[in-house]
Amino acid sequence: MTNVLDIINASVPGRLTDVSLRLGSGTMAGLVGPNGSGKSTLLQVASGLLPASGEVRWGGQQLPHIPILERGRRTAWVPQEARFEFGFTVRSVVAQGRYAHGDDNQGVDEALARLDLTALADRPVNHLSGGERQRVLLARAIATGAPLQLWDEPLAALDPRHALEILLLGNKHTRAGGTLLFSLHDLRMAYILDIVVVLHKGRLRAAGVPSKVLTPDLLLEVFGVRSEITPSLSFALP
Ligand SMILES: Nc1ncnc2c1ncn2[C@@H]1O[C@H](COP(=O)(O)OP(=O)(O)OP(=O)(O)O)[C@@H](O)[C@H]1O
Repeated sequence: MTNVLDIINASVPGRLTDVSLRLGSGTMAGLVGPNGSGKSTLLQVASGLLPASGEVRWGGQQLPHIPILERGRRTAWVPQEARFEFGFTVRSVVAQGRYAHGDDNQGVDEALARLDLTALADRPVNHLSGGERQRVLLARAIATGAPLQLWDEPLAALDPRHALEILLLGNKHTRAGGTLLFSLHDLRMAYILDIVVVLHKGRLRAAGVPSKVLTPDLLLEVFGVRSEITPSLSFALP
């Protein structure tokens, strides 16, 4: 079966070295690694935002051969920092996710509701809290309807309930056949992932099922911590 995402021997000088990664449909993959290990770089390479040597393919097609608008329909990117220069309304920023679909506004209200933003829809985005701005970017990504979702630290600014909702949203997306690759620091959330990808000093150190990959030896070597992974996110939505 054709992979949704193929990264083949990707390198970015000083940032990423010879990384290869393949993800199929229906996969929820988490990207972990210490600060500066290359997570954002890899996500930017995967999304086509950052040129790299090697190759990136979406659905088996080499990225340079995919027209820009088509890319916007197939992939959504959520940056690490939710900063907005202008005071566009929340609704209009989420609706930007439909640009590659001719600004049809389809699914915008649903994305607002899914990210708990309906009550904020008419507020200017530059008057929101950090976590609210993060949810606006996620809503815009969801509104694209793109099967390949690439999110850079989507949980970093979120409170426990919203973080859990995002994980469930990602889970729903992948159970419906989509693919999600996102970076995270809280390894306690790894239990929900199908695959965990570990970067260390710009290189891919390991990739696979979390329970097999996140061993105490690897955690000590890569993160310099003595630890043990147990399913620990013990709260749930009411
Ligand atoms: N714009 C840039 N130009 C040059 N080097 C960069 C740039 N952005 C990041 N780097 C370097 O590339 C390496 C990987 O950075 P990257 O942001 O991908 O790491 P990360 O794993 O996402 O880190 P964090 O967990 O801190 O977000 C680091 O050494 C960093 O200093």
